[in-house]
This record gives sequence, C-alpha cells and structure tokens, in this order.
Amino acid sequence: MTDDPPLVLDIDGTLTRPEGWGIDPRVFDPLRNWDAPVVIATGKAFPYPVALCHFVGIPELVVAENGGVVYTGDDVFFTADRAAAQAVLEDYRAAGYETGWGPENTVNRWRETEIAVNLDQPVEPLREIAADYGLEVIDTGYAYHVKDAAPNKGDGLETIAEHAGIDLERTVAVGDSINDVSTFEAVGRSFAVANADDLARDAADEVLEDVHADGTLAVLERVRGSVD
Ligand SMILES: O=C(O)COP(=O)(O)O
Ligand SMILES: [Mg+2]
Repeated sequence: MTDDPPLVLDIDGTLTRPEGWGIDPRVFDPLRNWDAPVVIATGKAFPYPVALCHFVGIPELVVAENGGVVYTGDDVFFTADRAAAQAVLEDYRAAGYETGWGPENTVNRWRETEIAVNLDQPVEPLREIAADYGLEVIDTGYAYHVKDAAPNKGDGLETIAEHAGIDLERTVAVGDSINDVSTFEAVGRSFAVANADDLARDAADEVLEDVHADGTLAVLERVRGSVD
C-alpha cells in the first residue's frame, strides 16, 4: 500500500501557465484530489495563497511573504515585521523611485513583513538603502522583495510540518527561484521547473524538462502514490 507524498508548491513560476502568468487551471483537480497535505509556500502576500487554497478546495497550509507569515491551519505566525522594509521604501521614494505597482496597489496592501518592488524599477539604489537597514533584496523573477534575511520558506514549512504532523523526509517540493532554495533543503525530494533560476536549479535534486505547471504536473504524475 503506497500513499501520495506531502507536497510543497511555490506559486509564481511553478503553478503558472507555460507563458509565465496566471495559475494553470490544470493544477486544480490534481491538487484537490491529492491524498496528503499540500503546503503553498510563496513570496506573495498572505491573502493570495489562502485564496488559492480556498478556490482549489484544499486545507489552508500556507507560507507567505517568503516565510514572513506562516499559517498552520490553526495559528498564524509572523517571523518579521514590516517597519524596516517600510523605512527602506520611504527612503527609496525620497530618492525619487517608486514600487512600480501604482498608487493603490494590491501587491503590498496586505503585506505584513516585507515590501515588494516591481522588476522594472532600479534595483541598485534599492539594494543600497536596504543594506543600510540590514535588510536584503531578493529577485524571484516576479518581484524584488525587500526583507529581513532571517525568515525563509523552509523554516515556515518546518513550523507547519510540526503542527500538522507532516513528515518532511517524505515530502516533495517544486519551485523555481531563490526563495525556494530553503524549501528544497527542508524536504526529502525537490524539483526545479525548467524555467528555474540558477540557485533553485543548483539546490534541487532534479531539474525538470518542462516549464511552469507543465513541470509541476509531470512531478505530480511521477510521485503520486510513491511513498510507503
Ligand atoms: O512573490 C513573488 O515574487 C514570487 O512568488 P512565488 O514565491 O509564489 O514564486
Ligand atoms: Mg516562484
């Protein structure tokens, strides 16, 4: 008798359509029917992965904001606060720059522990200002994130695993970028989609042939029912 392994999935670059944007609808049914916990671990703000779980129809097990916000289904943990990142943003604005999302943006509106900046904005001044505040800037391929170096998805996943009784050795992760490296290190089997950046590729046990959701769907096919 074999079971489905627990899953940890990134959103952008991993559940996205092959052209890179929007959730690929083909992932909905396999995730809904998955016979083990599915953790969504993302750099996006908290409401996004919660809504994704809600609409897919799976329990809400969520690492948001690159580990800054963790939801075990019972408790919410905040592992950083937004104050320093907000101060970086204010200095960045004072230097004549903007987040690049528009004035009433939904990208940062509910973000509680970090700030995201559009990739079309200048990153060097952002990095310099962030360094003055002891923060880092990571590039996920979808946004620059101004964040405390400490929180990461892997630690958030460990918190969820402890609360939900997930065996991380049996867990399979799929991701595409720098913010998935800590996830890959925390689980038994890790896969980088073909569009992944070099850091994710190097950290993964295997680099897939297919991009975005095509890669992830290939993993789901492969690992379904694969653990004793
Ligand atoms: O928020 C981002 O920049 C990327 O989000 P992801 O971690 O789901 O890929
Ligand atoms: Mg990603």
